[in-house]
Amino acid sequence: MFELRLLCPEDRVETLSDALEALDALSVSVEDADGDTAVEQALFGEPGMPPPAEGWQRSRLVALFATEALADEAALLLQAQDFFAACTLQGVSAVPDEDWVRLTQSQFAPVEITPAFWIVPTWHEPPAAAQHVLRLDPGLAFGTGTHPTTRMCLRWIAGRGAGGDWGRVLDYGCGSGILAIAAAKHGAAEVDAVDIDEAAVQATGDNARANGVHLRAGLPDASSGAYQVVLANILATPLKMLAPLLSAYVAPGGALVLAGILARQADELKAAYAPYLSLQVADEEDGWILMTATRGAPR
Ligand SMILES: C[S@@+](CC[C@H](N)C(=O)[O-])C[C@H]1O[C@@H](n2cnc3c(N)ncnc32)[C@H](O)[C@@H]1O
Repeated sequence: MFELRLLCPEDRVETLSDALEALDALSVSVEDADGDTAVEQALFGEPGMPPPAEGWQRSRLVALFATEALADEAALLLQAQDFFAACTLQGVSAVPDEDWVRLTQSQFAPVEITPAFWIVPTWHEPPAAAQHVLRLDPGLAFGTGTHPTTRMCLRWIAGRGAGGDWGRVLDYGCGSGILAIAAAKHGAAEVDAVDIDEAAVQATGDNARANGVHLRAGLPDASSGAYQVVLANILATPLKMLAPLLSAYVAPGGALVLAGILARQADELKAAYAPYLSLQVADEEDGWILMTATRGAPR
């Protein structure tokens, strides 16, 4: 394989990506040319919303070609185009052969949630001090324990602990099932895990079996009744739309735990849930927040 690297301003990213694909690139990736420097730019986007930008102010495009001749030809053709004016060719080089499986696996190390609770890929041994171990390999569904939103939910689950009053638990937007499985590992006996994505439902069932826990995975209409704990790590926009539904699932004395929210979105979420429950910020990591609320128990 050979890679062609280009630098371009944000307004050329789409045109160049389309052109590279038309020139037989096997893949095109876009990254912040200033990534890992003091001037790197964060781009936060949400599904269903227009992307905040096509790329970064200074974007690096890396296109993969099957042969060096194809990569060189693409470079020559692109440099002859008007739209290439503000762009720079960085070069064509061979991509060394790698053991891709080993490389991918090496990027997923065990994740410490608390000293006693770890998420451990199947190709690693759990740390000796771990009392609760969730075995999970990266797959198609979101949730490996590396994202701050998932980690904050997992810390909340660990904080409730094995002796907690779990009652019925709902994981709404379960992805890999990581939160549902974690709750089951910490003592929850009745867990429902739902997602709009069939692949996530399948992954949750598979991951639960691999962890030896029992739960019910299904599409959202599989959830019903009242739950002592409702967990939802989605994103601010869907969480606001789901406010009446998720609030209604919280039993008297129960807890609602929401993640996928940026710190600057806290007030929007509080306002959306105010008719039902009083949300508070309970944790913060890397610009993301965890918001929780409890429904008063009946007198
Ligand atoms: C950020 S992932 C969270 C996965 C996992 N619960 C975790 O904490 O890592 C969000 C999941 O919510 C699902 N989702 C998005 N909108 C949803 C909706 N309206 N109802 C149910 N699930 C939804 C997505 O398919 C995705 O699997």
